[in-house]
Amino acid sequence: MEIRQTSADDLATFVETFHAALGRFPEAPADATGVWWAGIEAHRGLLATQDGRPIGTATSCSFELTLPGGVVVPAPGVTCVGVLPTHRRQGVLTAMSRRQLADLRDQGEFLAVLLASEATIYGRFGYGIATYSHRLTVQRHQAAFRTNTADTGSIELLTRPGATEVLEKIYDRYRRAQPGAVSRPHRWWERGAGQPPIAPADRYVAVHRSSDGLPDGYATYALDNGTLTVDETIATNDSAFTALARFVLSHDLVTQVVFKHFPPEHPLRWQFADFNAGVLGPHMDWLWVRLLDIPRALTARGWFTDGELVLDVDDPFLGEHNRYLLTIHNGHAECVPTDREPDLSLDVRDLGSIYLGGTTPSTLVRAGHIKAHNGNSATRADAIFRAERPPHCLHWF
Ligand SMILES: CC(=O)SCCNC(=O)CCNC(=O)[C@H](O)C(C)(C)COP(=O)(O)OP(=O)(O)OC[C@H]1O[C@@H](n2cnc3c(N)ncnc32)[C@H](O)[C@@H]1OP(=O)(O)O
Repeated sequence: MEIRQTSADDLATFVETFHAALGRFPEAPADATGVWWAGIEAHRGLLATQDGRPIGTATSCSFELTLPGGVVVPAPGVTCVGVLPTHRRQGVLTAMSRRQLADLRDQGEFLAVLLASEATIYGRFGYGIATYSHRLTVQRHQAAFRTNTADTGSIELLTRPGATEVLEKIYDRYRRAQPGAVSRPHRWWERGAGQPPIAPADRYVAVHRSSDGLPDGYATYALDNGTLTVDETIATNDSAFTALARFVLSHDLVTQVVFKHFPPEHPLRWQFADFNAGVLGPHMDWLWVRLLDIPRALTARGWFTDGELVLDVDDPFLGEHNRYLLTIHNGHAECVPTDREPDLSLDVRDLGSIYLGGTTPSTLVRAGHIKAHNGNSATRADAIFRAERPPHCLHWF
């Protein structure tokens, strides 16, 4: 087997091979716009071949990720991972992952992210679940608000695809302040890549503007048989979110409103007179994080509690084992090698899971994945790794 980097000439083969791995046929308009894979950057791909024939694919997109503290960093988004059904379970993905992670490190990346098709695949390569996705289903006739504060802004109703520019602007402002959010490069909006609302499917777009006319939120939605489904409710402040939620819940001919990608620990349910008007679920993994340079990753994010921890980190896939002293002071971290006794021993995948603050270290101690070496180290780590708000990602790639 050989693994080589792709060029623009390989795009058709790459797309065909990946679709064959999915058991699907590619929709392939000549100009490659309006298809979900239109955002792929041809030169970033890897193609595995055997006897000159393609058998596997993987690539990454050049995204940015917002870390706790509103720090925006480069984050290759690994995607289009596939191996032909004829060549599975022979180590093709393992070899591609090894090559891809080595390449990303050589390019100076300190982390990578992905969305997993199955939650059983990527832990072995050092990725950990860092954010979650769930939906909120609200019975419209049960959803009276506890108080009726009038919105000082306004809502305009547009349709896709005419709303691209305003959606792109609002999303970009939102994602820079939301830990766990991934950027949507202009190329994605321009080419209609991914899923709605980036992909220009039939949708209504409610754009919220603040009292001074600044667009500060949107909800994109469609109504089918009494269910109004909101792809995304994006807001740069709480009152815009509430106004958009009120708006979609005020539609006639609607029995229930389904908010996809409902943000974790969001206050909307507290705003209903009847807390049980909305039901959460299912609760699924979403963004996975793979740390490639632990000191750089830990010193990059913002921190909110002073303290220190000794982390003993095992990285079996890359064959590395290191112990670090993490010291947090005034929102900044120092992370240096140490031979002090550890507070926590953990796998790099578990460090990926706690990195954005979406899962507490003590949850993974209780799960038996992280080992806490003394009585208070898990609760100390919980306080230290907490983010300003739970991380959330709703970008699909
Ligand atoms: C980020 C993304 O792009 S998500 C999309 C992932 N792609 C898909 O789901 C498309 C359909 N599936 C596939 O193409 C392939 O099955 C892949 C890419 C998931 C796996 O490729 P393979 O070449 O078979 O993986 P490989 O042989 O390297 O397996 C390595 C290990 O992972 C395990 N593994 C691989 N896939 C799976 C799976 N779907 N579920 C559980 N375990 C798996 C293997 O059993 C093996 O375990 P072992 O080391 O204990 O023996």
